[in-house]
Amino acid sequence: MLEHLGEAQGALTRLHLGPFTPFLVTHPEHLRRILRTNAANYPRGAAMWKALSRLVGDGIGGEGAQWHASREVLRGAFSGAYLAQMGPQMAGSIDAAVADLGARGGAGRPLDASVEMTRVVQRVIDPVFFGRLIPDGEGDRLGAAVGTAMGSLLWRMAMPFVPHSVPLPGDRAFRKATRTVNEILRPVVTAARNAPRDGGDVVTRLSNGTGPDGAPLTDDQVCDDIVALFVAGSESSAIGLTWIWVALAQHPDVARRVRAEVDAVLDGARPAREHVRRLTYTQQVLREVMRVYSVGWAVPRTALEDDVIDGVPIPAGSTLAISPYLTHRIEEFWPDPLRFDPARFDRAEVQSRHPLAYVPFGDGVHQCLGEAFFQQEATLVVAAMLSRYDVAVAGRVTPKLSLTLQPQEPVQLVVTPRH
Ligand code: HEM
Repeated sequence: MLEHLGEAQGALTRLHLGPFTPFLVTHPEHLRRILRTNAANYPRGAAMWKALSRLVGDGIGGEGAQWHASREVLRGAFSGAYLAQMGPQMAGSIDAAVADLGARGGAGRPLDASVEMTRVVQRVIDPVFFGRLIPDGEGDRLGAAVGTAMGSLLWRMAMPFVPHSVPLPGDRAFRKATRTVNEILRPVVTAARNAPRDGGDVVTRLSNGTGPDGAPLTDDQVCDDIVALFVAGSESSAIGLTWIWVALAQHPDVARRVRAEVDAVLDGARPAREHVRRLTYTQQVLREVMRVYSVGWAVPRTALEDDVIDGVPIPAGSTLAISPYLTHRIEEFWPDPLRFDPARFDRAEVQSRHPLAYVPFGDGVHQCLGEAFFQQEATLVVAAMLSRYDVAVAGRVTPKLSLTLQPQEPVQLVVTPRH
């Protein structure tokens, strides 16, 4: 369906999906109006966000004063300075997770890439989110419960007009999963509150943080924001990492060049943060992967008041679906858009391109907090994997649209130790 919609090549189009008639927005100049110059008129608020707020509250996953307060508190946890401070821990966790992955995939046994990449991501976020406050293994259990709760909201997202008094499939699973989430998170938040510390981790920052009225965030708000970060950061990263292996398998010449760069830069050492900056081609490849496989393929907004964009009237109350996936396929900005070409991210190319032609992490006030985090994490994962293994993908992989752009069938990774 998406490839078909791509024929619009940036034109603002109204979709007719039964009773649901959102505007599809892809042209960078239209994005500029919605995400930057008239952003106040286009808050979150569409059906997806409303359903999601049952899980993530109205902090960082929401809109308005509470969102703003949460964003201010969390900004530090994703700053360059904190990423640098966390660098050794992140690199160490990734390398250890990648070594374990190899042990499971010995003797050519295929591994499910998204399961493996989720394991890696979980190991990385545990210290960043929780410091040392969460018991071993509970981070995995929390991630699984949040995943289940998200999955069980799909019906509510698809049928936002059904009142909550009317049961829908998924409601029971949702309640059970959110009970588990609370069971795990409450003691962690209580522990952080009872023994205040200076840690830079997310739980400590939120527990010490204040809301729009200057009062400390409540336990509910702290828990909501942690869950929101799980939702925003963990599945998207794991899927993004999974697509990297698909792209490298489909482009062996690119894969060879990435591996040569990793070998030259690491020079026999284990991957560390100081290598990331020097892995320039690898980083270009990651950007191209995020262009072609835009995990957050659609980002909804709602118009508060009537507006006109490029001559098209947008009535108040309309839903607008921004689609980074389609923006990344507009010929005017991406010649031969289906060709996988990391050179699109050479410095000169980037500087001459429209600044909103590349938006895998959104733009404007809600721009992804975790973009630099992901770029660092993904570069280290690629370096750790390719320095240890020859990596192959068995079978063909096609994309499928869910809330995120996912592989239709499990991606089978085959890893063979190099030495
Ligand atoms: C492949 C990886 C990722 C992709 C494709 C991605 C994509 C996005 C996009 C498109 C948005 C904008 C949503 C909007 O405009 O409403 C967003 C927001 C956000 N992302 Fe990411 N993200 C990724 C990884 C992460 C990670 C690793 C974290 C944190 C651990 C994170 C945290 C967030 C947060 C907190 C927001 C909401 C920001 C706000 O509303 O102020 N993301 N992300």
